[in-house]
Amino acid sequence: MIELINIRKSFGEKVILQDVSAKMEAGKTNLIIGASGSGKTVLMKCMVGLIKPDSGQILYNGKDFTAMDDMEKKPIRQEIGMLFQGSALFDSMTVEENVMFPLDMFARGNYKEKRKRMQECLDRVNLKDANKKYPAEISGGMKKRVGIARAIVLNPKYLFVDEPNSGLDPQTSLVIDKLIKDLTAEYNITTVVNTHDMNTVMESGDHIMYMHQGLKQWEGSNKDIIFAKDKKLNDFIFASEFFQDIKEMRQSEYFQDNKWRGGKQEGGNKTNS
Ligand SMILES: Nc1ncnc2c1ncn2[C@@H]1O[C@H](COP(=O)(O)OP(=O)(O)OP(=O)(O)O)[C@@H](O)[C@H]1O
Repeated sequence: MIELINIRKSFGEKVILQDVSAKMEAGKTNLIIGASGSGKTVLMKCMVGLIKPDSGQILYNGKDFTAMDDMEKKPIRQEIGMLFQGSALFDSMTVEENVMFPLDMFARGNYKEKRKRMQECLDRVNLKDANKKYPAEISGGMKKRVGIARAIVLNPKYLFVDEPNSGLDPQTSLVIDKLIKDLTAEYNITTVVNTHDMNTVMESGDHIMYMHQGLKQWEGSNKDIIFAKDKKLNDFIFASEFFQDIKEMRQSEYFQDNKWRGGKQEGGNKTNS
């Protein structure tokens, strides 16, 4: 589990994150959603140690990451897998070389064992007959699969994914979302995903945190979103009349089938109005 406690970050006069507190749970796909510029990427960079918060704490399984020096952070960094926007593959390396790279850099074991692990990961993301191809020769969805294989090759406890669906068609996006969700549950990973994608929110949002202008505005699950009363969240998620209608339809389905959770009518924990 990753716990954020009162994270603040400013660049010069500009306040980017204001007292953000949240928990990212193990075995769950924890989504951070919000408009462009709301601070999602800065928050993710704080979590992985690429940006130092001005104040607040980030706890990895209870250990204060923010208070550690670089040497102390190293074991936690080795448990982190990352998939950045655009997959960030090495263009001059083949698919298998891209996945071998973290193993060559950080893993123990001989060449044969490393190759076995590389192949296991490519098989797990269903990437067939692509080992010897270069990134320029494969589709966007395949690149994401390679990126995911590379991110999980060292058996991470924590997985950070920034905009997994950028540049993908809706169907391929769903496949990638399912893959991330399945891997998260299978290996009990604490996964954090930044996204704008409404399909991802509705399909994968075990735990969703909505950021608005550097504040945690709302948090809850994809089920809670159907009942959420927070106006800013609703304006963001159900921006069009079409989506407003869908929300109302889903609400009535839940009431009819008595599927709604624990008698709650207003989902999630509204934190700011
Ligand atoms: N290194 C930096 N120096 C100064 N300002 C920065 C820096 N990094 C981010 N910002 C600013 O912080 C704000 C939040 O940026 P961030 O990238 O976190 O937004 P976001 O919610 O991830 O947006 P998007 O969905 O478009 O990626 C923006 O106004 C951005 O310009």
